[in-house]
Amino acid sequence: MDEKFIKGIKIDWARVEKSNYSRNIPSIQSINQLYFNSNITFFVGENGTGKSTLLESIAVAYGFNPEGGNRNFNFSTMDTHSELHQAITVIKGVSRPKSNFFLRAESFYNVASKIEDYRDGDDYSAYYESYGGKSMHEQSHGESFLALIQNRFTTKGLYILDEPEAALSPQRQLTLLILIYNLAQKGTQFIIASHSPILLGMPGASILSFGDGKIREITYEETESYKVTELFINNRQLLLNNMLENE
Ligand SMILES: Nc1ncnc2c1ncn2[C@@H]1O[C@H](COP(=O)(O)OP(=O)(O)OP(=O)(O)O)[C@@H](O)[C@H]1O
Repeated sequence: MDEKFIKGIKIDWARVEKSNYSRNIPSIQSINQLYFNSNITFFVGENGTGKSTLLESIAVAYGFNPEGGNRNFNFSTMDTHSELHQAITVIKGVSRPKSNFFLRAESFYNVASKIEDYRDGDDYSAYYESYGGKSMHEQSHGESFLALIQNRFTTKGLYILDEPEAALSPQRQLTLLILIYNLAQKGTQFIIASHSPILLGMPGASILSFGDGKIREITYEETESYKVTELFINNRQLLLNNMLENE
């Protein structure tokens, strides 16, 4: 098994201010350390259970800009991130990733704008070639998101993704699943927060649940995303009758 670029993290809670909101998130509060055993790790759990907070803190502790981009991106349009990153030590593997990116669906527009700013004087068409042949802003949200991943993500890279499914159709989520799977087979590491019952079905991935006030490994079939989707598809009429009657 190949070594991970981020083998794990340690949190020194003494370095987190008493007033910081991350102290009120039970799942994150419950850990002092966390290890990544697979090339693909998913963070799953109900809304508000702390996935984005931990993901972003790991990304920032590693050196990424909190809004996303690669480690050279340095801009800010908002200041809502927690200070948890200051207390996180990233346990790095021996080798360094060939490329890296932190992608958040919610601030992708700003990252796309920065990609244009960082063109560095290259001819537009040559530059856009590596982002799918067009300006990110001239593609749909889903198209540009996928173009970035298809064109910039490499083998032996490190990618931290927050809800990458947000802009993608189920079909494109399958495309993304294949892309991620193939890159992971070639030594790329992914840490991904997701609710997608499609992406979470990734073979060989480790799934960390943030529910019940702790962080623990669960199977695909134990995820709420799988359970609720399966229940809904197989019992749609019955469920709808019950739910709508009780309104
Ligand atoms: N900037 C902030 N200031 C104060 N509290 C915050 C801030 N950002 C998030 N929180 C709170 O921290 C908790 C965890 O939020 P977080 O965004 O990490 O959840 P999540 O699991 O990623 O949710 P989702 O699935 O909806 O993306 C929530 O209760 C949220 O209200």
